[in-house]
Amino acid sequence: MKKNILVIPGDGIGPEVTTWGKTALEKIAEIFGHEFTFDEALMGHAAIEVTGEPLPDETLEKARKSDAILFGAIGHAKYDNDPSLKVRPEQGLLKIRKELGLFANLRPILLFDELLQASSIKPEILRGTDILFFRELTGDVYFGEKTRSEDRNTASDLMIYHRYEVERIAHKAYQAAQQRNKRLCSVDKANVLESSRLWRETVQEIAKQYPDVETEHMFIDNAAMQLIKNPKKFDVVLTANLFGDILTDEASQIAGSMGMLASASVGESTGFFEPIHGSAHDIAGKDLANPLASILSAALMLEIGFGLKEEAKLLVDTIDQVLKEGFRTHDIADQNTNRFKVLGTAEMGKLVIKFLSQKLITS
Ligand SMILES: NC(=O)c1ccc[n+]([C@@H]2O[C@H](COP(=O)([O-])OP(=O)(O)OC[C@H]3O[C@@H](n4cnc5c(N)ncnc54)[C@H](O)[C@@H]3O)[C@@H](O)[C@H]2O)c1
Ligand SMILES: CC(C)[C@H](C(=O)O)[C@@H](O)C(=O)O
Ligand SMILES: [Mg+2]
Repeated sequence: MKKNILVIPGDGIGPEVTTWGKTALEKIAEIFGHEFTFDEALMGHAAIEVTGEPLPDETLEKARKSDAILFGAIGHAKYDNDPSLKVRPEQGLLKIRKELGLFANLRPILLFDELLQASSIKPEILRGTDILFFRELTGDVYFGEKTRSEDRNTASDLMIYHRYEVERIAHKAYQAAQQRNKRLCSVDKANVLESSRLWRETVQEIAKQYPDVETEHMFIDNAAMQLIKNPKKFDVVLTANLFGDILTDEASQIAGSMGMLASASVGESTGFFEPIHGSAHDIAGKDLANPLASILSAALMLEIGFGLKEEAKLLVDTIDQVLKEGFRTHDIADQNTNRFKVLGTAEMGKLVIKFLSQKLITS
């Protein structure tokens, strides 16, 4: 299979981890005889420094022409510490999602048995958890009108949804639920918010077209609690942009770390694959970042973007093997024991590639 992949490393730990997602794709191409070609582009702070824009036109053009995008992360402490700055790295990410029509962000909570101990939640609560989040990605308070009064003392962000935006992601989530355990939990705040009442009313309508799927509606505050109390109760979770952003960072603790969760953003055109984590200023440049979320993002690209299930499974199985053999990055190692071989970002990346190469020899 021939594919043209755009790599956008971004800022902070973005480049450190994305290099391993890309190398994993190169190795998969070698093993299975695919022809993947790569191009690279700037976004976020890295792009602002060079062009003054968080999403240069050239990046958007390259993105539109590619078959898939592997993204790292954007963000820089400079902007986080100065809210008055008008041009911000995050604007690049939001714009590319909107421009490419990436309205559905799939965030699987993939729980490796080996990492049951890495979570702060008890293993018996976690074991068997398998959740797929559908986070709406191009609407909500993220894209509604923003205002600031002249005296700067009042600000607002409009939380807005149109019925069609809820319908299209609801269909995707129901179709996924039909292929899984046939349970869908829609999370909103319909007891307070009008946009959530539209959300719930629309999901109730769509649910009638999927009678084989059991639907539950839950308020966001309760969902945040249930996710920790009994994560196994969830199968597909369908939710709005802001709620999905927050719930999935919370859910990363089910999988053991932010460094373990990948995502696929899909919709109208080219798929966009990225870890759920950010540029992590606290560990950037220290060889401490976990590259597995980027490699798992590459696996999602293979599976969801290109329909290459066997190739995706090989990546996931290889990560499983690495973990079974006791290798860990700092974020998933239990610091109180010496049971694990703790590796830096590059060592972990190289090890996954080495294990993949051994598959090449034995295949
Ligand atoms: N998709 C994105 O590009 C994205 C997502 C979230 C945050 N951000 C941006 O990133 C910057 C930092 O934000 P934040 O600190 O709130 O969130 P973050 O996700 O960058 O980091 C949160 C915590 O998780 C840890 N962590 C994250 N990824 C890790 C990895 N791969 N391995 C090990 N530990 C990891 C970090 O060290 C930190 O303690 C901000 O500028 C923010 O806007 C970008
Ligand atoms: C950086 C930010 C704009 C982004 C979001 O809120 O969507 C991030 O937190 C994410 O989860 O991808
Ligand atoms: Mg987030």
